[in-house]
Amino acid sequence: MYRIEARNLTKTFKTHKSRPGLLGALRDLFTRQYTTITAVDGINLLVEEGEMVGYIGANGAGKSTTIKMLTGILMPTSGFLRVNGMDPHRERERFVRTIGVVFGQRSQLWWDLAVQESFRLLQRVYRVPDDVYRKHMGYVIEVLEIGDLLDRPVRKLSLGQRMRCELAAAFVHNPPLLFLDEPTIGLDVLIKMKVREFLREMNRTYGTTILLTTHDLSDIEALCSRVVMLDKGRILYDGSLEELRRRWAEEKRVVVEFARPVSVEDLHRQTADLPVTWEQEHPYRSRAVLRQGDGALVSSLLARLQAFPVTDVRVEETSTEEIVSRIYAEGMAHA
Ligand SMILES: Nc1ncnc2c1ncn2[C@@H]1O[C@H](COP(=O)(O)OP(=O)(O)OP(=O)(O)O)[C@@H](O)[C@H]1O
Repeated sequence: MYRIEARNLTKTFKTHKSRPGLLGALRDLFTRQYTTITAVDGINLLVEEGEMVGYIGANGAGKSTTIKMLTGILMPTSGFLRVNGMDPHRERERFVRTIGVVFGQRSQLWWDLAVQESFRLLQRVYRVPDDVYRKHMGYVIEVLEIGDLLDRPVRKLSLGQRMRCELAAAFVHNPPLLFLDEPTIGLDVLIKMKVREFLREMNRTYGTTILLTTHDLSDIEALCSRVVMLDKGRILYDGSLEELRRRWAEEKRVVVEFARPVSVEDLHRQTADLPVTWEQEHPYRSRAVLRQGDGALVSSLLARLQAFPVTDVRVEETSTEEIVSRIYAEGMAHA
């Protein structure tokens, strides 16, 4: 059974269009004009038990709308959707017991209650037996290192402390599927690492399936072997992060340092038959931009450079951030 099975999933919104000026406003009172926005446009997404999937896309790509359909908040306009084998919207009551949700901006903890009391309330909501709760939550609390926070009211916690408690709260009923929206936003590096370690641990121990939306690609790099990229409501890419890098990072940059000044004209002359352009940083250092990133080309370049007094060579990999922002900027046109 798939944890998530979405076929041709679509969501459109009908919004009211206002006409300009006073006359327009007056007309709007009598005859309304509508436009239709296709927020999610026929996506196919199959997620298997135990997968950790990063769901990314530029602002307005349709991520939140997808998550809202997957969690039963919104009803799809068309398409087929089963999550944990259920229709999330129609079977909402039964369905919510099988998922965990952590949305950075929204809290599931009671502000004035001690953390522990919120957990106990959730235990009752989800009808978790006492012995199961004690054993399982003891483990969760230990991994998240929140034992000292349990008696404090939620409103007195720092953001990092609260986020860890939110994660623990999402695990009270030990859901097989977890939705995370920007789980590390605003957290310092150490807490970020702790949160990631916790998620890996839950995935290892319980086989928890995780769908993660984030603008922080280092979350994806640390956690997800699979990344799904959305653009204007459609899936632009679905595969591994390595493949994404390989497919889009056509460029490679090689920084070369020399023992004496070397002009870019000389460098261009020496490498004229290679697909390379040179940028001079200062007389002793230049950067070669290779239009194809393969290793053979780098070796040919290095061979040509023997004509110069080279003191250092450094290959700069394009960062995932750079690649992804380039894909967002180019969108479907270059997919
Ligand atoms: N309730 C709504 N009514 C009308 N349009 C909507 C509604 N919700 C979302 N949209 C539109 O649907 C598109 C996708 O929005 P969505 O919030 O899903 O994107 P997103 O990828 O989550 O963006 P962000 O990263 O900014 O949260 C946008 O054009 C948005 O304006």
